Amino acid sequence: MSLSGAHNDRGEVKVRDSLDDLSTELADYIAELSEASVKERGVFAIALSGGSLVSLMGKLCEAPYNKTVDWSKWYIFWADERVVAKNHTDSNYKLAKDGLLSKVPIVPSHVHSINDSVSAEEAADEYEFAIRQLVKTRVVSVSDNSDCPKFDLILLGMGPDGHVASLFPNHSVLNEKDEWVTFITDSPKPPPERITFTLPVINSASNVAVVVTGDSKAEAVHLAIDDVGPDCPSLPARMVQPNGKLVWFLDKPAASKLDHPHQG
Ligand SMILES: O=C(O)[C@H](O)[C@@H](O)[C@H](O)[C@H](O)COP(=O)(O)O
Repeated sequence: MSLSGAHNDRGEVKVRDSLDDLSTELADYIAELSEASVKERGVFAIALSGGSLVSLMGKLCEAPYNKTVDWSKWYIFWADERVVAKNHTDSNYKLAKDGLLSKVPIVPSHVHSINDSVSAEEAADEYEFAIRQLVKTRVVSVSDNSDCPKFDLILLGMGPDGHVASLFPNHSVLNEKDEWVTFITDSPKPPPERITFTLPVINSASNVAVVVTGDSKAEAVHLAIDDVGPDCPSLPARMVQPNGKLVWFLDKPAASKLDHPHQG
């Protein structure tokens, strides 16, 4: 079921009763996008976030997905990453490696993580350079109406404050229009130093999925999705308005404050 907000289409909203059902729905969605992208351009360029997202992707490591997905065509990126050692418990790379990349036959050289031995600013610059190289080789497509990279899928979580990736409310990086990858050193969510995709990159994706669970996010989900009028706070999640398709994957608690009951 698609929901149209007053300002623009806020995407398709899928609500599932249990985390198990939500994980199955998410696995089906990702597997279908992977198949379509591999068929269309021979690769699937996917960007991950941190937090609970990877655990909610766990079904992909099980039958039938672990056998039906063409993992050799996957190229892995991060929509944001903490500037810590890759073996640190705070690392989104470690989270994905432990929860997904070590369980399915991803080609190691297709995994593009940050350089964890430099400053946040250098890590952001190097990451952007690496993505620029992969746009040249068409591993990552280019946007139809800018030189921005067009990822096949960007998977986002969302915080209770409406942040996505490492784009936090009222932070100056929300205004970054030229860089593809930027950095922060004052994250309100620890650890403080992170790199992050900027909004132009997120919004040039072919597909964006925001995966949100728990009643602590219900107010932010309402403010991000519903038509809350002109005084709506500028939530980063509401600034996710991709040229491609936007889908919200919610459990019942996270959807509990939405204006419209959803079973789509
Ligand atoms: O590196 C990060 O911290 C994440 O990318 C961040 O954007 C996360 O997705 C949200 O904070 C939601 O996290 P939870 O799903 O764990 O609440």
